[in-house]
Parts: sequence; structure tokens; C-alpha cells
Amino acid sequence: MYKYHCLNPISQVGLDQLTEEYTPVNEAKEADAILVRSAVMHEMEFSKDLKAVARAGAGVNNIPLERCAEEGIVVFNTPGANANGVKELVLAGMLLASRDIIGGIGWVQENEEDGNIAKDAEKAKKAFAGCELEGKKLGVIGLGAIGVLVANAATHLGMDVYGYDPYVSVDSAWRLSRSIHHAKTVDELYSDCDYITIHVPALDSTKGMIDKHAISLMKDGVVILNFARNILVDEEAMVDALVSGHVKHYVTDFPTPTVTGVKGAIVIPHLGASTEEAEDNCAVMAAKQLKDYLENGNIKNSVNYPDCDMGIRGENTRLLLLHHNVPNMIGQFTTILAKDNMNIADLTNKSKGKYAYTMIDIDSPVPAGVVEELKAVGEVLRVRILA
Ligand SMILES: NC(=O)c1ccc[n+]([C@@H]2O[C@H](COP(=O)([O-])OP(=O)(O)OC[C@H]3O[C@@H](n4cnc5c(N)ncnc54)[C@H](O)[C@@H]3O)[C@@H](O)[C@H]2O)c1
Ligand SMILES: O=C(O)CC[C@@H](O)C(=O)O
Repeated sequence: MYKYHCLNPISQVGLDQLTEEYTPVNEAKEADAILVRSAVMHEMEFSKDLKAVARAGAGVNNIPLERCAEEGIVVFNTPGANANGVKELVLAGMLLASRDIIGGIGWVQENEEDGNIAKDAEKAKKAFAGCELEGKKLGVIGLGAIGVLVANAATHLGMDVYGYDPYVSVDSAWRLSRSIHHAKTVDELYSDCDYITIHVPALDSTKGMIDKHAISLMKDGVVILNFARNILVDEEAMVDALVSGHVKHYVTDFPTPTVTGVKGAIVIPHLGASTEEAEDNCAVMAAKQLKDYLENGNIKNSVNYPDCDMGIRGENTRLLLLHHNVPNMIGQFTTILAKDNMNIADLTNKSKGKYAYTMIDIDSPVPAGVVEELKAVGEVLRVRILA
């Protein structure tokens, strides 16, 4: 029986994946696995029982990835599962920044008692006129799951699209429409585009990337969209640029006291992934990944350990070793197993940066003493046994 705890509400279709072998618990410290959306986990202490964290979503800056790795806790996310929901809201954001839909609706609400509203609207509407997206230049920074969808959709609106991503994956490159121009430098994208949208993860290397200097390179009247994370933008510099009119609109999915209420800021309460479909997709993917890890030891879409798959466990005893990515780990494991006459039926070892993962199928039971010996090997962070 596995115990799981949800730190945020998780869609029921996802939880339905966790069948009779699983039970929800009220305390994170009792859980084998945690499901989370945006709850911040940096200050949390993790119990020795916690084996995995599944982020039902893309961004993992709310989770202490390295500390989890050091404690042998595998962290998963759900790449692409909410990308369409975000794409649609980015398109809405571009439209809200181009036509004064918000101002127009506000006028109608203020005049709802006016019996002559139809006639008066015809006079009032010039105050809310805007411009079209067709023919405008859009710069997309980050061509991953969301950036590719936004870039491709914008071409169908008749926009001239420029993409910048020095680390673009082969998969994303295949999915990108041929009509998208390749911006070789981000500065080129800043200086040429009418609309700029950011779709990169929040990392030390991307924090504050839209700063005073970046904004100074942009056209007067530029529209900047941020549906990625607030820390990618220097908000003080953004407020100055909105106040001066250099930036016409800053459309952001992240309300903060600094930008909320500033003229030209269009602030949305983190709704990018808040669609029925995105919530269901993320929850199902997160739960399936957790289940496969807990029951079979397979890792798919982890952000702190390598992907590794040996299929369904079957009749064998499966040993799972999470360890640092240093020489001679497999040699030490196989020596311990050979000493106790254990026969290895299958073995896989994968690494990702500082961390590695070894899965070993043994075609006999594994005595507790052998597991203790494996745990005592230096650089081993956790040993699990599935029998
Ligand atoms: N508003 C929301 O509700 C919502 C929903 C999903 C994701 N997000 C945010 O959006 C981010 C992107 O999501 P995704 O699903 O597209 O992720 P992704 O991992 O599929 O794509 C990120 C892309 O950014 C690129 N990149 C990294 N550093 C870069 C840099 N310095 N310059 C240019 N490109 C760079 C990567 O190569 C990758 O292609 C997430 O990390 C998350 O923070 C927000
Ligand atoms: O869970 C959410 O509502 C937001 C998720 C989003 O920010 C993400 O990074 O996937």
C-alpha cells in the first residue's frame, strides 16, 4: 500500500489512476509520494518515507530539486500537458493588449442603466479602438512546449514570427512551422518585434532577463507578455517603462504588488494552466509517472534524476539504487551481489548531471543484509527494493 498527499487540489481523473494500492493521507510527512501544483516546498522538511514528488505542471521552481535529489527523492513534472491552455491565454493576452476590450467592457458595465446605451456606445467606442495582430512582428523567447504552440498559432493570425531558443530540442524544432524566422540573438528579437512573449523556465540564468537594458533595446510601444514566471522580469524596470509609455502593455500571469494597478499592466491571476483539459492532462500524467516509479521503479519525465525504464517488474526482485554519478558504483553493487551469489537478470544504469540511477533485476529473493550492504556504499543516496 502506498500513501500519497496532495499539497494542492489535483484533478480527480488523475487521482483515479491511483487505485486500490493507494491511500490519500492528510500529512505530507506520512506520504510515499506528494502531488503538487504551485505550492512552495522550499521550506518543507521531507520524511524518510518520501520517495517521489510529482508536479502536475511544467515549472518546478517551487521545489528544492537538488535537496530532493540528495535525499533520494525523484521529482517529476508533466512536460507539455498544459501547453495548449497557456497558448490560448497568450493569444487572448495579445488581443487584450491590442484592442481595448477591457476598457470597452468596463464602459458597458458603468452604463448598464443607460436606456440609450446602443446609441451612446457608437459615440463612446472610439476611445476603445485598437490595432490588429495581422502583419505585426511577434518574438517568442523559448521554443519549448508552449513557445512552439504560440509561435505556430501566431502565424495563423498572420503575424510575422521570430523565435529565439539557443537550446531548442530536436523535437521542438520538428514541430515548429517553417515560416518562423530564426532569431540568432535575443537582442535582434528585442529590437525588431512589436510583441515579445517569454516561455523559458525560471533558472538562475533566466532570472531578470527582461531588465532595463533589454527593455531599452525594444521598440517604443512594444507589448511584452509573461506567462512563464514573474522573476524573469525586472519589475521595477518594467514599471518605469510602462509609466514612460516605452512599453505599451505588460501582460502578465503573475500578480505582484509592484505591477498590479500600474497603467498599461494587464494582470491575470495565474490562469494559464487553469483549464479543465490542462488540469486533467497534468494530473493524469503526474499520477501515471508516480505509479510507474513506485510500482516498477521506472523514471519518466524527472527533473532531477535520469529517465530509466526496465518495463513492468514481473516475478523478479527489483533493486533500485539512487546515487551520485561517480565511477565504480556498478562495480561495487555487482561485487556485493556476486558475494551473496545473487544472479543479475537485467541491469540498467543512467545518469543526469550529478545524479545516477541503477535498476537491477535479480531472479531470486534479496536478503535484508544485502540491501543494508548496498545502502552502506558511499555516494548511495537511497536503495529501494521491489519484491
Ligand atoms: N502561466 C502558467 O500557468 C504556466 C503554465 C505552464 C508553464 N509555465 C511556465 O512556462 C515555462 C515554459 O513552459 P514549457 O512547457 O514551454 O517548458 P519547456 O521546458 O517545454 O520549454 C522551455 C524552453 O525554454 C528554452 N530556454 C531555456 N533557457 C532559455 C534562454 N535563456 N533563452 C531562450 N530559451 C531558453 C528551452 O530550451 C526550452 O525549449 C515553464 O518553465 C513555467 O515556468 C507557466
Ligand atoms: O498549476 C498551475 O495552476 C500552474 C502551473 C504552471 O505555472 C506550470 O508551470 O505548469
